Amino acid sequence: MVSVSDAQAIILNLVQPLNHQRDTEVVDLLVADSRILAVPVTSPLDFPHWDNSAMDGYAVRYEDVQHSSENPAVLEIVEDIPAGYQPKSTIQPGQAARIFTGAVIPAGADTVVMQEKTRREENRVFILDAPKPQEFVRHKASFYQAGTQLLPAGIKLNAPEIAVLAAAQCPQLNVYRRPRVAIFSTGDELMTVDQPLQPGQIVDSNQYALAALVRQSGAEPILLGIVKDDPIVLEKVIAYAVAIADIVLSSGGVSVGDYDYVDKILESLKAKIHIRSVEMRPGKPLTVATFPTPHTPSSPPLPHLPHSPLLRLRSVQVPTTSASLSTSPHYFGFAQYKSPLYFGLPGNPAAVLVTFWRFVLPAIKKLSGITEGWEPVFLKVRSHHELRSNGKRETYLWGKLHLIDGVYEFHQADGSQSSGNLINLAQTNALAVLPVGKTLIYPQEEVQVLQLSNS
Ligand SMILES: Nc1nc2c(c(=O)[nH]1)N[C@H]1C(S)=C(S)[C@@H](COP(=O)(O)OP(=O)(O)OC[C@H]3O[C@@H](n4cnc5c(N)ncnc54)[C@H](O)[C@@H]3O)O[C@H]1N2
Ligand code: MOO
Ligand SMILES: [Mg+2]
Repeated sequence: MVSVSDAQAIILNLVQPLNHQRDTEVVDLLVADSRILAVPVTSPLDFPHWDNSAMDGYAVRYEDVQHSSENPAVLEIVEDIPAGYQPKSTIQPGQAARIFTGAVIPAGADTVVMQEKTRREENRVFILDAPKPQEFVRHKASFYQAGTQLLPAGIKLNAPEIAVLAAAQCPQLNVYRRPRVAIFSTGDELMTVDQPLQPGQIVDSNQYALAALVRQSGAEPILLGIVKDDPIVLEKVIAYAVAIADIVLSSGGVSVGDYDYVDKILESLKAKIHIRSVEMRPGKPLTVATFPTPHTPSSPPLPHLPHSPLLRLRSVQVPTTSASLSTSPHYFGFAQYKSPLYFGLPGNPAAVLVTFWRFVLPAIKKLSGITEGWEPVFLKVRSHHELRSNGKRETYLWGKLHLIDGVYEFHQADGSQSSGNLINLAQTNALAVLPVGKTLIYPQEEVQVLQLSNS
């Protein structure tokens, strides 16, 4: 059994980020939000493109107005310069131009006096207060110099970056493709959401949870459905999943029960199992495995995969009839060029969510091409309730962060913290973490929480 921090280090070390040449696609800027930039962006434009005014007012020569606080200067207005127009005149001593925010500073002028510090009389303006030299001039290239790096590769594109790229006239962008994450559930007891339940049966909720989590992470979920506890079928599905995805997530079948086949099948498929169990609760029986890296071809064609919306849970047909079905890189008509990372998540619904948030999400982030910020974010907050653990494993308790007078407080979810209890996970936006050996946190005591990005 490995510690949680060792498990995180092992997993992140196994992740190979997408390739910045091979694993990219071009997208329109309007739909590029939340994507990861694959190449650095440089602009031939300076920002600002030219000296311009930060205020509505008058463009003046500083030397004409420097004593205006004692003795208001009176200047002749030679031109009106709205934003969007090129000035025609050069400001001479004793002259000014009426100017508006964002408009080009005319030649000869070096300072803008805001309108409120002036008095207008026909085509003359009285400067009532001396400005500072160059005041309210936004100088060409003072925000960004043409030819230098505007945005680095490996950043997530959010509204500020999208605005920068629009201003730099980049209507299309090279971004990393979405990581492909194959998901399936194992268990004879599992039914789809629309099937009637017989005694002993439950709905496969894990697949829905994982599909949502994967999609929220920016990756593409590929839903392979429910797989019976049948080692032959399970082996075929695992081999298929490994051949089509960057990451495979199965849930269930990783403990010590007679019908828990996942680890044995991984071994028979020559996978290297790096983790079998983690010192955490929930989430102890977690399997992490990789497969031998196949031969790297020069330019592998990507497989054509149907986009798998949640509603088509049963729509991906896994070929299970061919005797030759294997992890062979060429089996599906395309060449696999990197080893996918296999997570055998424990079947209990709370364990699935917690292990996803704690281990899978950082792995998807690293894989996605983003260059930093993969690790989970922990905050120190105050606990509202008493929190308890048996101290034997690092314990994750689910609940909600509330902002009380500007300070975050963790409220543990009411009801059972059993990893089989899915119901009170609704509205969870944080997990309190009690390290090994810590059995009690008093009300109002500080506790570490993992803040979840779905809040
Ligand atoms: N003798 C031991 N038994 C168990 C141990 C142990 O150490 N020794 N560990 C327990 C812990 S902790 C966990 S977590 C579970 C992990 O079990 P598996 O990964 O083998 O999962 P299953 O046996 O298939 O199912 C467990 C549980 O979860 C329900 N389940 C499974 N899949 C789904 C799904 N897709 N949607 C909703 N619910 C699902 C399943 O019905 C079972 O109730 O093992 C403990 N046992
Ligand atoms: O590790 Mo299990 O997830 O507690 O039930
Ligand atoms: Mg089991």
